[in-house]
Amino acid sequence: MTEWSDPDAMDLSDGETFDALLDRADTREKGHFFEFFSEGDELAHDPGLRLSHHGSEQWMGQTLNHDPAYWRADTAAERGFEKRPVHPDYLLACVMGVTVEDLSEKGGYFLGRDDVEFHRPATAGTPLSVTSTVVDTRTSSSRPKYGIVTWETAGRNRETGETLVSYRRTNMIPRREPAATDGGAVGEQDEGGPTLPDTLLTPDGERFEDFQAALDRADAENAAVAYRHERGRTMDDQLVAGLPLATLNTARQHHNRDEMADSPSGDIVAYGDVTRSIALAHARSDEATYREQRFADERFHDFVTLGDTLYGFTRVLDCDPEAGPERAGAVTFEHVAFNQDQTPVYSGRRTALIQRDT
Ligand SMILES: CC(C)(COP(=O)(O)OP(=O)(O)OC[C@H]1O[C@@H](n2cnc3c(N)ncnc32)[C@H](O)[C@@H]1OP(=O)(O)O)[C@@H](O)C(=O)NCCC(=O)NCCSC(=O)C[C@](C)(O)C(=O)O
Repeated sequence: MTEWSDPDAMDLSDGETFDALLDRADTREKGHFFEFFSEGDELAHDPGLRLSHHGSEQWMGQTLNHDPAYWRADTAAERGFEKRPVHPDYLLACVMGVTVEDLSEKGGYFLGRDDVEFHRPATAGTPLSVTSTVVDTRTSSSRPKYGIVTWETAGRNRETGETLVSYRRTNMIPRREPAATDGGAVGEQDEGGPTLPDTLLTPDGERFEDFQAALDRADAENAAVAYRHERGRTMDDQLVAGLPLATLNTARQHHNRDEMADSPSGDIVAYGDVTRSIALAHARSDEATYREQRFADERFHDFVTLGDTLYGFTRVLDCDPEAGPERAGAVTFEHVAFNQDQTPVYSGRRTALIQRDT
């Protein structure tokens, strides 16, 4: 215990003296600025995260992911899992969470992710081993304080070396020295994709055949299969700060309001993986998911802050009856998360196996 009468103890009674002391002291930094990263660099991430049912259930409960295969051993067995797995959104968030200290702790925003592939189910008790390779670095032409870095990351079972999930992600990363540009392009919107036909159809049910029939109908009627999900989820402390911290995600964006007050978002923002998991949960609540397979073109369009409410919108892009086991077919969706003002905050393409009628 500190003995405050010790003559060597610091005098903290005078605020000005302490201010001056802090001004003189160097800060021992965490994380890396943009200039640290070079193409080809490989990084092994050290935090000792072990996947757990507790963590997975906390993640699923808070994000409304209620698929029983991840909660109950009997349903997991019926669905062909050898052992009850942890939820794939939790797995992905944990693998990315432990990379943050090395890759993005300095505070750059998560812009997007591609080529997300689930290689095998992951079970509770699995210790993670996570590595990343820098695949691209470039300066931002619109935001002189930031660069843009892309990494390829793989999360493995530390004991067996088996790859569980891999992906490629892109972040804005603060520069140590802001670039000399006028930043004139900030906020410019891209052109957006093709507009959808006027008629939007909703599948009659939640099975593979329902999605297939809706797509066939849409083809015949020059329509699209696209619909909203009713549930919404308001972002609270547990979602914005609690869940990322539980995956060892140390990004200040999610838990340091003081630092974030002077950032483009002006406040703490939700971890992108929490945002997407909520939108996906809304979508999954309207389908009979069999297995998650892959994600592509994931983009984070706008900030999600405390008090925002997240809703989901889904478009069905394709059905493949040949992919997957007898009991399921593959459906490719485009999912969008949007907030209470109907502003899109996330979009991504997802291919999942959906159970058949029989
Ligand atoms: C960041 C904001 C302000 C930029 O807003 P803006 O208007 O400046 O947007 P933009 O012009 O669309 O993009 C800026 C630059 O990024 C590039 N870009 C954009 N997307 C991509 C992409 N996918 N791949 C490659 N490059 C991309 C884009 O081409 C452009 O380049 P330029 O400056 O040279 O013109 C805006 O996009 C926004 O608000 N996005 C939401 C960010 C967010 O909330 N992310 C999730 C939370 S942060 C997080 O989870 C953290 C994590 C997981 O913990 C952790 O990484 O540590």
